[in-house]
Amino acid sequence: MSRILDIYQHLKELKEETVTAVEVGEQLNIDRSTASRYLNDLVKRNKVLKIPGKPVRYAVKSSNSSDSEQMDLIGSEEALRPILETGMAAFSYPSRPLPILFTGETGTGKSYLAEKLSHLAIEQSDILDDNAFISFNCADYAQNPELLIGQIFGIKKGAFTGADEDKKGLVDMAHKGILFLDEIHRLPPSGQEMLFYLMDKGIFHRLGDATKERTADIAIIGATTENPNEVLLPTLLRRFSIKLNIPPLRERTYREREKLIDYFLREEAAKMSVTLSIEKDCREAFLTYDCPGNIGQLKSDIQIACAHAYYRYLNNENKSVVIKLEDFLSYNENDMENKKEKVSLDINHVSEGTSTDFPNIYQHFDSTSKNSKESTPMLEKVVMDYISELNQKYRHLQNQRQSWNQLIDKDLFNALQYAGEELKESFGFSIPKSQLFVLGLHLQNFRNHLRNDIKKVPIPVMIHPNATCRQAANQIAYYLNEQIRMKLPPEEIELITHFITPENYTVDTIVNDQRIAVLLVMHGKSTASSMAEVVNYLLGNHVIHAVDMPLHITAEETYEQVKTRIHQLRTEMENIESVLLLVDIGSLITMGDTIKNDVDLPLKTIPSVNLPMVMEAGRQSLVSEQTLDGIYENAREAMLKFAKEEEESKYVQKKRLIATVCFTGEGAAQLLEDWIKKQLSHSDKDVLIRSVRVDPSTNDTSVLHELQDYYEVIAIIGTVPVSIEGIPYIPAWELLQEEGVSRMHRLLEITRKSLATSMESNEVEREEIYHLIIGGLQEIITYGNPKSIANILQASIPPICEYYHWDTGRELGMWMHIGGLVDRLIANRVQSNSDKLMFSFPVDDQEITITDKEKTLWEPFYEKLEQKFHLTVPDHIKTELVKLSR
Ligand SMILES: Nc1ncnc2c1ncn2[C@@H]1O[C@H](COP(=O)(O)OP(=O)(O)OP(=O)(O)O)[C@@H](O)[C@H]1O
Repeated sequence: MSRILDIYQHLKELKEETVTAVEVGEQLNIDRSTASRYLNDLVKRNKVLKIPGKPVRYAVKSSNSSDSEQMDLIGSEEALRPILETGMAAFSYPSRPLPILFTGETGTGKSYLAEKLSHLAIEQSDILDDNAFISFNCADYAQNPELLIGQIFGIKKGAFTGADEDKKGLVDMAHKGILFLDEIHRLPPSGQEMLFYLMDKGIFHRLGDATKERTADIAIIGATTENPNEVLLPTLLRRFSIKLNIPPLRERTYREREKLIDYFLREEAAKMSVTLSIEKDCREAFLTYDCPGNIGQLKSDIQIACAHAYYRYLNNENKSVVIKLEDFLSYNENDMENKKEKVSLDINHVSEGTSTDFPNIYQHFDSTSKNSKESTPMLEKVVMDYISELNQKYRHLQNQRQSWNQLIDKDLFNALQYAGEELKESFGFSIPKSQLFVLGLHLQNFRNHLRNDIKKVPIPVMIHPNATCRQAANQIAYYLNEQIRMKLPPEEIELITHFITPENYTVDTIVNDQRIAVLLVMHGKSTASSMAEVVNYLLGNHVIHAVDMPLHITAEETYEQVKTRIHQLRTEMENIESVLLLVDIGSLITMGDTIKNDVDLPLKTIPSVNLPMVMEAGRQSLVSEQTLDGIYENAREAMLKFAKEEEESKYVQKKRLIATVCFTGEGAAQLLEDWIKKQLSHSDKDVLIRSVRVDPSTNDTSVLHELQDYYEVIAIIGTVPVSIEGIPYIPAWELLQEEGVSRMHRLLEITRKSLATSMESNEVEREEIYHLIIGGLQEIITYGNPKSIANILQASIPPICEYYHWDTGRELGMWMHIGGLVDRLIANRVQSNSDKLMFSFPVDDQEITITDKEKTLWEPFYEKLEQKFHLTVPDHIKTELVKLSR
């Protein structure tokens, strides 16, 4: 163990008693010079007093919590030092602490560091209140974003069904203190906007209360395991002036890992109140094993090993608690399986005893009921903390059968597995093994609680908002009763609902005999994956694969992701022969042409997807004799049929509208209205801009709500912050920056109905197509002159378009496709002196007959191309173009 900590601990135990280096050496069985060296180290660190004399004597300095905060923070002298220093600097910033964002892998200690840092800062600050550190994990409410925002900002009575009273938020409670938001990326965009507004202005609104402005003066610390550039709004990210990355365990020094191990062992020893030792090979194993869950996993692995060793000790197998290699379950599990007889660890020793801190909700309610009654929000928090603690600590053990056999009764685990299989079979949703494992841990706690005949303390009833989850929980309860006569009371059933999250309903079996991979690519953070989830669920098979295109991702990045995904699918699904891309709008429509050569598989794209089309494509892809062309046609038909039905039912699409707001509705709002109008492109000609007055004293937004009845309000832009659920607000000043403008354009792009429908054919003049195409070609063309190519297209395409009856969207797509193709032909001509051509054009072996009429239509076009660019258009490309055109 770490000698210096040993000595410090020893001196603390002696309290005010003084000792010499020789005495310390004797008491702790270390040599005198080492003792003296470490004592002097502690003096330098201001933790121990040196009393001059002969011999020199030492005593611990009177306890100072900031010292102990730092002593508990292993690494504060090494890897964490610069992080801690920058963090402290953020807190000493004049007038208001700077917001801090911690990033890092799971278990690296972000929450721990946030807490330690906050306590240090509170101690040294005159501004921050002594007890005002509030830590909140946004993941606990991730299933219900509304409730999540409500927890943070407070809820006005009536904000949603079930909100029976006004409720303070954490922001109110953390006034003059620090609010730590763990897993901050779980906040939905509207919540992120509310947060950055609070960080900017110190102003916030409770959920459902747009009128009353409240103030809070708080320091914000956020943490996320994700890449913040991908999951946080740029506006929020920018407000975190200090961004600190916590290094993973594998990047920490050996010495630091050693200190962590010693520290955790010491903590466990203190809990057991016995002498604890560890065998050398086991210690070595802890020092060297792969530990992907970082410090969090190291700690829980050590706790579990200690629990095993303690159990042996209780059974008198050992005189003291000695941790052996076999107690370390995550290590070399296979070898151990054969070596040792299974230790049947009764969970009672783990959960109800005092030996470890295995989370146990019943203990909590037993002890609180004896004292005082907790408020409902507190109880909710306890339940959520409990679930998330079980998840974090033990989820990684899910693959180690040995571990769960020792933590969960066999009959219970078997019954749960049976319930899982039945649920999948009869209801079509599968609960992942990790969920079952964590649920098993909880039910084991429940069972022990009954076994121990402890007076029953009811747990609070918290209704889960998702009906499917509740149905699943009821089914599980039914199977448990049926299989092992385990009867769960109603509040227990409600509780276990919270262990099952809706994301877990994905059907996760990949269909292996599918020959056509169907890939859905759409704008939006999870539009494609949500639609795929619904279709896969309805079809009962994982046939649609999704790639999401969040707002911050560029088209090129998406292309790369799609390519990678197709390669992955080829390895996962050995029978794949072709790919059908289903896309929504914009650049995704021509993506197939761009990536076709790289994926080396026949590929077709259908744009402007809707649900019936995705359903049909998924269904058809399961038909073994179906071809790519067949599925393409059928899916298109399904889409058109749907569109026709929509038309027939006189469905009126609401017009898009951007509201500009200011105090008077005539000043800034009017200016913004004019400016935005000028920014609108051809494809956004349908968008209306309306300036609206929002009186800041009443914050009356009723006009905006009324507008929503008649228009699809896609954004509110202005000088008075307005929070209306579901509509993004862009502060006017943000439009002065590139990011704000691009946000507005992305909002316009994603709300466009589709290239085809937003521009009805007679709305776009030929002249406009020409300009649009020049703009588009400039983006993709590298070798030719976009204008020259567009000139040839303009002269030759109209009769071709008329012959094939292309609508405007299709025509634009073809212009772009041919433009790109010509550019690649030019590139090959430029390179024709070298042995290798830059682009190859795969030959599609499906033969077609080109009619004479088609020949006469296309030949003038080829002639012009060949003359202008001195190239030859190969025959197979001519065939390909005719195929595409039909
Ligand atoms: N520097 C440290 N010194 C001592 N203990 C630490 C240190 N860092 C982390 N720990 C311990 O490791 C455990 C995991 O740390 P923590 O929960 O802070 O990680 P995290 O990065 O927030 O993980 P996640 O992202 O999964 O929430 C904590 O319970 C804490 O006890």
